[in-house]
Amino acid sequence: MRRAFAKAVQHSRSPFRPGPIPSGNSCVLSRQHQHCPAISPYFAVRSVGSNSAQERGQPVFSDAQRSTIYALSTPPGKAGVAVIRVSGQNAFGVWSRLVKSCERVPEPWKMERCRIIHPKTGGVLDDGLAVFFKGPKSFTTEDVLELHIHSGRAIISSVLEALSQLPFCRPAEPGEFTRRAFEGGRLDLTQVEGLKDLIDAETEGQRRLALKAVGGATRDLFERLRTEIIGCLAKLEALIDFGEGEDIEEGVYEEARDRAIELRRTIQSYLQDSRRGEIMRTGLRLTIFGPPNAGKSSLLNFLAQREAAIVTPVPGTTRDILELSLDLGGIPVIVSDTAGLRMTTDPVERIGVERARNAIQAADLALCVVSCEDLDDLEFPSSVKPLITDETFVLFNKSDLIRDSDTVSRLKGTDRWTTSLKSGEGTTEFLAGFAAALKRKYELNDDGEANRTPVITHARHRVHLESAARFIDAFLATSAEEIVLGAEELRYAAKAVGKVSGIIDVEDVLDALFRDFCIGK
Ligand SMILES: Nc1nc2c(ncn2[C@@H]2O[C@H](COP(=O)(O)OP(=O)(O)OP(=O)(O)O)[C@@H](O)[C@H]2O)c(=O)[nH]1
Ligand SMILES: [Mg+2]
Repeated sequence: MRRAFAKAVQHSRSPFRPGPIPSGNSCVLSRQHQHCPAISPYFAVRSVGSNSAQERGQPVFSDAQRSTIYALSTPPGKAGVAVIRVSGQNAFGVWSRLVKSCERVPEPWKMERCRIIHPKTGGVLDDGLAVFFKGPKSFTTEDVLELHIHSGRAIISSVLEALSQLPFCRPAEPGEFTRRAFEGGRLDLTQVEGLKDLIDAETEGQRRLALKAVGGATRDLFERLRTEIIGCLAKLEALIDFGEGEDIEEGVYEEARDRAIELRRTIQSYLQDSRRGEIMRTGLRLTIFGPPNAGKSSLLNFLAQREAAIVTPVPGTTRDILELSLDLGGIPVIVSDTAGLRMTTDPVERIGVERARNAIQAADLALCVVSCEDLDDLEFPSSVKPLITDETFVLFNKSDLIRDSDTVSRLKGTDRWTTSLKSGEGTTEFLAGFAAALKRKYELNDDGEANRTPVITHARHRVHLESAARFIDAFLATSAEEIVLGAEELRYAAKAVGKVSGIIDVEDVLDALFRDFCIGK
């Protein structure tokens, strides 16, 4: 029993366990077989008949051994085309078993008309297209096969079922294609993040920002920074090894120090960005708050241009937080409508008020809506007064209830507007002024794009940059006599920056990052 268990463990751990080869043309299991003729499309022999390992009484292979992965890369459902992607050293094995075209071997990177056939029955599953990408010139750097078939539930499942019949294949894990691209050196972590952001982009600004990362702009910037830190470190290392005045000219230590001071300033300028990059990527979190019945939910509906929130004349209508993602003048904004702030004995409303207070704390921006009626000699009601800071935007609503136009104009000011959401008066002015204020605050242009491309687009980048800044500070705090210690601090600083692009020590972030990807990407 124990021996059997040990054997099973050994079996599942070793992806290259020498042993029986699963099918006529798919010898993937042993290292010594990696370059056997059947693996390479250019020496391949088409398989004949049934080759299932199970059928031939051979062992079923572990996932590690079935290293060629497949998945549907397009959304499931009815559409013109669906793409099933296959990647791994046996992608050609898949081609030879499933693709029937005029060619005996595929011409790499050329799309071919073909019939997709079932490897066991030989039955035709679909009439489609196939393209074979010879590694390393492929997305994953491995051999990749794409089957372009008609998108329909039955067709897709029949092709996936056919793939599951091949003993050397297994379904891909979420994000596994992109992970292989990273591991193969095709993409660094910033490009992986960019790719996900590009797929998720909903505004033009987000699309352009993500595209820059995919193109390698973020990677290049962090790499330049890392190289510069290593440059300083190299000077210190030279001094440690040879000593100033002997083989090394004078002033090298000071040079390294001055350069480190400059780098520290550069990092600081990246960090002091009002989180523009992160906000552009994920959306600005805006919380609408104010006393009950002020018109907060009416404002949300006006911004969304639909009846998203319940609006009634009853104070305390909104109890919970209602969140909507909107595009305000090209800026992605996540707007939260909240319960009106007041003292209440109603336990449900009390929870709502508590949540509203938390939402104000968590927001990037807060917009206070107050009814003109509730102002006491132009003073804010006591329920909201303590929450209003210089950063708070204010909308004085229900201007239609105030007869005196002088009072209305006295309420207006920087980041303060008056509206009647009922009559529509002042709403155009408010929208234009509010969008302009956001753009001013986050240095965005008219398309909602950053005037200066933000360096940091992910919280992860910020964490590593802050860490690098601390190590450089620690180096600057050392004296020339403590040069060995100082060099160590710079080594850590370079390492911290390297973690952004994944040059070193990234295992801990990999799982978290690729988990966010869908299967097939
Ligand atoms: N006269 C007038 N009434 C308005 C205006 N805006 C909204 N109202 C009305 O005021 C009432 C309350 O509006 P809501 O949008 O529900 O207010 P709220 O701030 O969300 O209220 P709570 O959810 O209870 O905190 C409704 O009857 C609206 O039709 C306005 O500009 N003028
Ligand atoms: Mg409401």
